[in-house]
Formats: sequence, structure tokens, C-alpha cells
Amino acid sequence: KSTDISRAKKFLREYDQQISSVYTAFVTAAWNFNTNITEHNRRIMVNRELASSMKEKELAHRANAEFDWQRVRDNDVVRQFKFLTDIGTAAMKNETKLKRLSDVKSEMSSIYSSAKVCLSDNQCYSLEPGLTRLLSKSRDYEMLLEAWVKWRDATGRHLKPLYSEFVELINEGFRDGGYNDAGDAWRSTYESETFEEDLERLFTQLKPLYYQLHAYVRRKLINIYGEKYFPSSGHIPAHLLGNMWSQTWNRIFDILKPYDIESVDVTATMKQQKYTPLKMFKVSDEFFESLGLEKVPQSFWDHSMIEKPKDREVVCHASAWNFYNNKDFRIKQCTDTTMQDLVTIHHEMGHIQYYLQYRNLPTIYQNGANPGFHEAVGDVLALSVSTPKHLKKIKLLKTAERSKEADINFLLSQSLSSVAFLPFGYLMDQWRWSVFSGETTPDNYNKKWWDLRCKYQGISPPVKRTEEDFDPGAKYHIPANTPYIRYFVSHILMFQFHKALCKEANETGPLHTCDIYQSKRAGKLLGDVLKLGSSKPWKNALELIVGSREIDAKPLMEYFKPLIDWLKEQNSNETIGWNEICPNCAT
Ligand SMILES: O=C(CCC(O)(O)[C@H](Cc1ccccc1)NC(=O)c1ccccc1)N[C@@H](Cc1c[nH]c2ccccc12)C(=O)O
Ligand SMILES: [Zn+2]
Repeated sequence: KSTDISRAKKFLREYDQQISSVYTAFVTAAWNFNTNITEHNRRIMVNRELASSMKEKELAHRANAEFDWQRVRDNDVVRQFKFLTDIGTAAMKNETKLKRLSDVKSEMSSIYSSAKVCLSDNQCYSLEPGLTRLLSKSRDYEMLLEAWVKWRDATGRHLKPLYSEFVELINEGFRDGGYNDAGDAWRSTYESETFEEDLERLFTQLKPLYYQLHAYVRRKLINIYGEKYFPSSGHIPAHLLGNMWSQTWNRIFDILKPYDIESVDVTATMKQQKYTPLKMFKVSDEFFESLGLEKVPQSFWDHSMIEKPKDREVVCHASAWNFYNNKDFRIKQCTDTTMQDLVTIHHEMGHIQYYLQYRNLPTIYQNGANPGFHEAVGDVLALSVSTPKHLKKIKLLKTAERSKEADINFLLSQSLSSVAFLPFGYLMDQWRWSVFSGETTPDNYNKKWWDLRCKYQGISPPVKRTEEDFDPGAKYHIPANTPYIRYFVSHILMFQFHKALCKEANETGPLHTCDIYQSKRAGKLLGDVLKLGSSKPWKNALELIVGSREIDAKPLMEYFKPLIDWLKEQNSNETIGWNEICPNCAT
């Protein structure tokens, strides 16, 4: 076996050329299925995915057979070989099972994305935009309850058998790939021995902030809906928080807002100014360009799907696509004209910016420094866009007064989408890792889910749940098999990035008023980190942007400091927190 550097580099060039063409073929088929859900498109996608796995397997096998690559005296070559020989489920020995794995996953995706529910108003709704709008706007307890239950009937209930089969297959695949189970493989992408302890420490650090917010919101909701709906255990019924999964609460800001001044939710103004999805994407693209970062190419505007088509079923959940040909990058999103969707657009455009920044790296390095980095890029810019100062600049707000009341209103609004999210972002993969490890079996999927939801989020199911239900399956990322801890990591990272970029932009005020718009220095610092892709360990990338190698919750706490003090005052007569066990949970 060779350790010759030039021979190894020649193999890597061949690898890059071969793997990028099978990825382009697969991604194209996946795009066609996601933007037109038919059995025909599903089959083509499954076949292309198999071909891609076969190619990964063949090239990994050749790499191990021809090279003693761990001993090549070039760290970059060794890193590329380490990644390309780690092929995950593509190592599955039984190819029939590998095809079944792909079939089950695409069938779950079809069921979830085509699901509709008909309510007692004799209307039938998809998740987007119908149920999403209803969950945000309705203040009718029974209406919200019907939508919450029927969505779970239409998705989770049907998915449970498929998901339990899926778990067996994906675990077998990853075991053949050298891992204990799928969770072990997913956690390995963070290249850290202490990953789980680090997460636990971060969550514990942030709990007090979440508990204060929870107590404030619970009091406000009791005042609106009445004491009788709220269990004595201290939990908040899950369907009252403005979101189908209670993961972000910003959509009920209007009933939570502390001071009656101009609202920072500019949805109404966007509608008045006849904002279209295209205009919203242009606003986002212009922000990236103002930092001296890349604009999206014309092909992005030609091929993206930014509105829900009327004539076919599509996967509406937003996503950003790299076609691995250095020129084709797209977003698929069923955009609604809301402030929330303007933030989501920045999130997706952040993925595209990462693609554009690392497009010239070898394919094997075209990933985030870690998955949390990829999720954080757009959200960092959204922190600047959401400031009253910026919204005034783009004429979505008339005044941007700096007052204590305005600051509290703004910080509360921001906390409803980032602080409220933390326990959900943390628990999703606690549940999934326990399923992959075998600790949670199909006969207690739902019990484990509600134990975690009750314990970490302090929410409870509004009606009794059983093991016929499969409530995790009602959230996109479970049937889509998309890891979720990346969003928890990104929610911490984004405030570290924000603090570093604000300093670079010479923004001196309080962190929550900082807007990095048009700062070429901030853009340069961010761009240099994104250009690394996954070519360096993520702690190196983190050190480059924030000057430390550790994920740290302090910038998040600093950002919300004024709010924490205010919430403690507001909650002086409240019982903070809730009992571990919650009512209505699976018996
Ligand atoms: O799922 C998304 C956005 C969709 C995505 O951009 O993360 C998308 C998900 C996906 C992954 C894999 C296949 C299909 C869809 N991820 C990407 O498009 C993507 C792009 C490049 C690299 C990795 C992922 N957001 C999460 C959570 C979230 C993100 N930002 C937030 C801000 C506040 C609150 C919640 C969130 C959610 O909706 O629960
Ligand atoms: Zn994302």
C-alpha cells in the first residue's frame, strides 16, 4: 500500500471528479421529487441515491486497498481520506436493505409533505400556509386544539410503522459503516469527545433565562384563555404558543407584548408595501452583498422555487440546495409574506452563501465547519435585519426610538424565537439518540417524547396521548431524517458570531442594537471563515471568527441581559418552573 503524496493527490482529484458527478445526478433527482412529489420521481431519486452510495463504497474501498493513507505525510491529504472513507450507511452490506432504507425514507417524506387536514369550518388545509397561519393567528382554544390534534392524526399516526422499520435499517447501515448506531455516527460530525457533556452544560447555563420567559408567557396566556385550561403542574398547553410544535413563540407576540408602542413585527407593513417573495429574497441578497459577500448567480433566480405551486404536491419545508457543479444553487421555499418568512429567507440564504464561499474547495470539504455553523450563518444576519434600526433603514418601520420600553419590546420579541427554541432544539435529538440506541422502543416512542417535552419545555399535551399516536412524526425533521442538534448549537454560535462581527464592524452600543449592514470588515471576517468549509476542525474556524475555541453561551446571555432583569421583576409573584411529570402524557 502506497504512502506516496503525489499518487495520493492524483487519487483525490479522480475522487472529486467522480463523486461530484454522481452527487449532481442524485441532487437533481431529489430536487425533481421535492418540487413534484410523484411515484415516478420518487423511484428515480431512490435509484440515483443507490448509485451514489455504490460509487462512495467503490471509491472508499479503493482508497483503503491502494493507500496506507493514515501514514501519508500531508495532513490535508489524510483529512480528505479520513472523510471519504467514512461513508456511513453506504457501507451497508445488504443492498436490498439499502434500497428499502431509501424507499422508506422517501415514502415517509411523501406522507408528511402531502398531509392535509379538514377542520370543522369545512375547510381543508396543508401545513403551509393554512395550518401555519391558523396556529399563528387564531386565539380560539378549541380551533387551535382541533388543528393541533388533526395534524398529528394525519402525519405521526400514519408514520409510526414506517419509522420503526426505518430505525432498524439505518442502524444496520451505520453499524456496517463502523458505528454503534445512527446517533453515534451523527454525533461524530462534531469531532469532540465531550460533545454531549458540553451540550448539557450549555443547556443548564441557559435554563434560568428560559424559566423566566416561560413563567411570563404562562401568566399572559392564563389572563387570555382562563385559569381552567392550565394544569396545576405549571405546564403550558402545547397548542397555545403560536407554532405547531411550540418550538418558537414569536407569533403570539401581539398578546405578550409588554408596552403598547409601534410593533417590531412588520408583517402588516410588508403586506401594505405589497412585498412579494421575490422582493423578500432580493432584500436578503442585497444584505449579503452590502457586506462584500457573494450575490447569488442568475441561475439561482432562474431555477429556485420560492412560492408554493398550485398544480402539484411539493415538499414545502424550506431548504437550500447545492448541485455540486460550482454553478447551480437553489432554494425551495413556500414563502408567505410575513416577518417570520423574511427571517427564514435569511436562514436559507445563509446556506447559499456558505455554498458560494466554499464552491472551489474539493467536494469532500463542501460542508460546514460543523453542522451548527451551516445553520448559524443566515440567522446571524437576521439578528441585524430584525433590529428596529435596520427595519427603519429599509423603510419597514417609521420610528426606531431608543427607549427602555422599545428595548424590552424588541428583546422580548427576539427571545420568543431564540430563547423559547432552546429546550426544543435540545430535546429533539435527545429523543432520537435514545431511539437509535435502543433505549426507547416503538412501544414507548410517544411516552419518551412527552417525558422530554414536559421536562425540558414545560409544555403539556392539551389532550391525552397514547402509543397509537407518534407525535415526533408530526415534525418535519423526523420523517425527513434531518439531524436537529445542529439548530441548538447554531443558536448559541450565532450570538458568539454576532458579538464578534459587531466588534469588527465597530458597532459600539448594546449587542441587541447592533446592525452590521454594509460593514465590509465584518463581511471579510465572516467570508474567510466560510471559505474554510470543513477543511479544518471547527474549533479552528471558531477561533478565527470569535477568538476562542469553545462554544459559549455568554454572548447570548449578554444580548438578553436587559430582558432577564425585567422578566425577574415581572415574575416576582410567580411560581417559576413546573413539575417534571405532566398531565395527559402517554400512560
Ligand atoms: O428546518 C429549518 C430550516 C430548514 C433548513 O434550512 O435547516 C434545511 C432543513 C433540511 C435539511 C436537509 C434536507 C432538507 C431540509 N437545511 C438545509 O437546507 C441545509 C442546507 C445546507 C446544509 C445543511 C442543511 N429550521 C428549523 C429550526 C430553525 C432554524 N432557524 C431558526 C430560528 C429560530 C427558530 C427555529 C429555527 C425548523 O424549522 O425547525
Ligand atoms: Zn438550515
